[in-house]
Amino acid sequence: MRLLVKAPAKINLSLDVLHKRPDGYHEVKMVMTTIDLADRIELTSLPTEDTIQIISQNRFVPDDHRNLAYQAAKLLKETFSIKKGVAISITKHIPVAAGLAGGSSDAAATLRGLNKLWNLGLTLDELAELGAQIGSDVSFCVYGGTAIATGRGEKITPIPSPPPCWVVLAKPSIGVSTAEVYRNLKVGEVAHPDVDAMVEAIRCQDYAAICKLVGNVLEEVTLKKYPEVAHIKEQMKRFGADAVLMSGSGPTIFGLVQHDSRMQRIYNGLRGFCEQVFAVRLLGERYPLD
Ligand SMILES: C[C@@](CO)(OP(=O)(O)O)[C@H](O)COP(=O)(O)OP(=O)(O)OC[C@H]1O[C@@H](n2ccc(N)nc2=O)[C@H](O)[C@@H]1O
Ligand SMILES: Nc1ncnc2c1ncn2[C@@H]1O[C@H](COP(=O)(O)OP(=O)(O)O)[C@@H](O)[C@H]1O
Repeated sequence: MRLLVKAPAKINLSLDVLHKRPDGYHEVKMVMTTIDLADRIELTSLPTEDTIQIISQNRFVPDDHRNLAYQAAKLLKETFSIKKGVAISITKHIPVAAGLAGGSSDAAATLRGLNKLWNLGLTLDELAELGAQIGSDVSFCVYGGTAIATGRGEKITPIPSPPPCWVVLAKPSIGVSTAEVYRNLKVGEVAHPDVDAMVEAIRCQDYAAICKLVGNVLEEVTLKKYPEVAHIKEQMKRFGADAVLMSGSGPTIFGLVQHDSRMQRIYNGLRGFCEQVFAVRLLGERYPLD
């Protein structure tokens, strides 16, 4: 049997870090939303019970136990004593190590897909709880849509989606380490975004307020280390985006814009000097169980 699952990227509209925890993680408060830029995951049942095979043409994607989709399959196999194997073919569209949760979304899509392929009958809440064992962003990716994420990112409260708009993304050709960005953050010395006000603006469908309130406490850390990221941010502003922010730990910069012609101008302008540029829509509500 074979199953196709979509694994969409996320952006952080607001990302605050409250403090460092005794377990080494940081307590966060974020607003995350999925966008229409997605990897495609194809799951094929294998008769050989101990095999988890990863297939990907992307040279940056590990094809062994380091792959988060592999870890998702292994977790389900071990937790539920599954005596079947699976081939996981990953067609990457989300740039790797970009702050867009590509690997986490592949893992979440694998959890959702294998739940169906192996008839496990798990709820999204149960899949999200399992996902948290793989990575902090996996729980959100299990649900998709728009949500407040707290704890180390794994506690998810759904909220309505923001009003429709374009999201233009530009990823400079560097990869950043999430762990290093968190390590270099000085929580007491940076400007903190107002996450509650962002949630309120989304509930009110107030696009202008959303644009004013975007903020990411990790941005300063990455921009300081990589001036090319700061340059892309400046250019995106100059080309006329309504709001411009770095996603997650970076280095991807996204711009929000409502008018088609302005989106096209920003996209064309950035393509002049940045290799990976995308213009996609915000996705709507959470998706149902695949
Ligand atoms: C920054 C964010 C924002 O959405 O996204 P990305 O930039 O990765 O997309 C996330 O917090 C990233 O989540 P994720 O990439 O799943 O992180 P994990 O694999 O759990 O952790 C990687 C490392 O980041 C640090 N980490 C992560 C989450 C957290 N709340 N505090 C931390 O200090 C830890 O050092 C950890 O070892
Ligand atoms: N399925 C996957 N797709 C992409 N990267 C993966 C995957 N599984 C593991 N990784 C590893 O995870 C790291 C972070 O990748 P990714 O999830 O794309 O970034 P981010 O956490 O910044 O959103 C990569 O350097 C890569 O080696």
